[in-house]
Amino acid sequence: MNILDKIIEQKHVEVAESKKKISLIELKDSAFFHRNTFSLKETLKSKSGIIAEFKRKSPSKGIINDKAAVLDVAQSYEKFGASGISILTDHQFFGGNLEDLLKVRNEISIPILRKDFMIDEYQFYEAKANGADIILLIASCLSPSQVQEFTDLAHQLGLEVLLEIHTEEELNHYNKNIDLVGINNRNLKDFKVDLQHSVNLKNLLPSETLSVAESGIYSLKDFQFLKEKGFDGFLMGEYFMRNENPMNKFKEFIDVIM
Ligand SMILES: O=P(O)(O)OC[C@@H](O)[C@@H](O)c1c[nH]c2ccccc12
Repeated sequence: MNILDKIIEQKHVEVAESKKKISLIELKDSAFFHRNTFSLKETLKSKSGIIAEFKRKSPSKGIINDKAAVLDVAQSYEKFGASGISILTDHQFFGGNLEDLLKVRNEISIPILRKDFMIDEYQFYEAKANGADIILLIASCLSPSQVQEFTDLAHQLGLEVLLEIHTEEELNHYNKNIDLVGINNRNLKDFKVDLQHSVNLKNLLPSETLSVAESGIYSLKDFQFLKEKGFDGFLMGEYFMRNENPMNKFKEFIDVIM
């Protein structure tokens, strides 16, 4: 079984447990559930285009940073010009949780992406109730019709949708209601990173699509290459997080590119 299958299997177990602990009614009763969300479509254009990620560990890299505090990091990401913040909420494989999102929500005014493996409607209510503005749909974990249904549900809740693809076949998961398309430079099944592959895939998307290059952007050169090829957004985690002080690393990077 590849790692992605393992994560999805575990996710089904977790969602079933969460449903027992907190009902849909309770989620809908929460204060954040009724807030107006921030739009990443807007901030991608008005700010640096970087969606800076908070991630403690990953299946491919092990521990990346287990010391940094989510609020400090998120506040600096905002202060120095991130368009949005991606927060991993998967616990078992990425060391995150929904409290990270809750802690940050009232303290920043840029969009937050709940980064997790969405497989059940319940998780969308959970995302909204915990302060997310955008959710990720990973094409390789979903059918095209699930992507459609989840996109509609996200929109009903006022959440934007970032669809993640990695292969040409996954282009058939795209539909015109999707807000942004992320092209993962990393293959989630074997963790190989290939920037040119992403550029080729991007060129097959309708030209007006807002595109985000995801993962494996580890240098100024990588960033500039993808920017020149026309990507609108850049999802970067490890480059900042693998540093005792992700805030400084982020500021250093922004100072060079802006
Ligand atoms: O740390 P990196 O290589 O900069 O990557 C960030 C982000 O793209 C990556 O965490 C990611 C992209 N798609 C995902 C899906 C699930 C979990 C994680 C991810």
